Amino acid sequence: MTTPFAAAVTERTRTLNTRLCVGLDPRLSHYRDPAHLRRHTLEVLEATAPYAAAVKPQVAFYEALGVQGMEILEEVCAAARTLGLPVVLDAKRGDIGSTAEAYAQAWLTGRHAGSSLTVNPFLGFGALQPFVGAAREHGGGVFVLVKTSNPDQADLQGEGLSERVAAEVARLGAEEGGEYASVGAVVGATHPDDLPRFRSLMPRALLLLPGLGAQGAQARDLAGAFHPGGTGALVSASRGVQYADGLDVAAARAAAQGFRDELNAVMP
Ligand SMILES: O=C(O)c1cc(=O)[nH]c(=O)n1[C@@H]1O[C@H](COP(=O)(O)O)[C@@H](O)[C@H]1O
Repeated sequence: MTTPFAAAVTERTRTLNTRLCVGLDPRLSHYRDPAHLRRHTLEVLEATAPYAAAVKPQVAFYEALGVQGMEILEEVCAAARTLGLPVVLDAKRGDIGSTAEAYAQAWLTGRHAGSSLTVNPFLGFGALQPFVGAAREHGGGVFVLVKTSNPDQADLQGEGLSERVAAEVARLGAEEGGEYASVGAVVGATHPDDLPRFRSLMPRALLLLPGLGAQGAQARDLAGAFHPGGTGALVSASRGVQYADGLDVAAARAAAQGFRDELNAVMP
């Protein structure tokens, strides 16, 4: 069995000294055709891999291309694994338990065993179980949405709801051994003041922090998400890397290197 997802991320963070997660969210409008999109996305992946602790394709951008997009997604995931990069599949799934089982089978087993998946807890904590079970069984991970990066998250996630979800993530993590549990949490990098609180509420969860770059979050504000030694969180940027300067792959590489260095400069 290969190294479980959370351990693989942490090992890569320590070995390469990076906690950057490169998001690969290719937009067809930026390209001549899907073949051009495919080539550029794979080139960005290869160019930025040395600076990345993980890679995060957002599934919607591939689904939007139909069958061909799903083939490109498979190729991106396979290339990431060949490069030794843990894969975060960002699909934000969540459904009644029996359907959640099918989603978990699709994204956390078989060729995606060892990957992690973003999951939506809105249907209830019982509905998370199929994802958690599949992640544990197949060496994968889940990132439960605790407090998302968008400004309108407060419409539903305020009033202590994020804290209730965080408590469930901590409870699930406490059921497992190992340094970091297979159950992690999404907390937007756009909420830097909340990071120390969520860090201590979920001590053994890997945190996924989207919002660096295009959404305005700054690496220098994110130290509170990490444990001493600089482990425990992945900070994610998609447009800010892939489209750092149009389709210039060298610029994408430089952006990844820059984000990695900015994060390393503030590690506790
Ligand atoms: O789960 C996510 O990755 C996610 C959660 C969240 O709270 N906010 C958020 O932006 N994301 C994803 O992170 C990526 C952010 O993209 P950029 O804003 O281009 O860096 C997108 O794929 C979003 O779907």
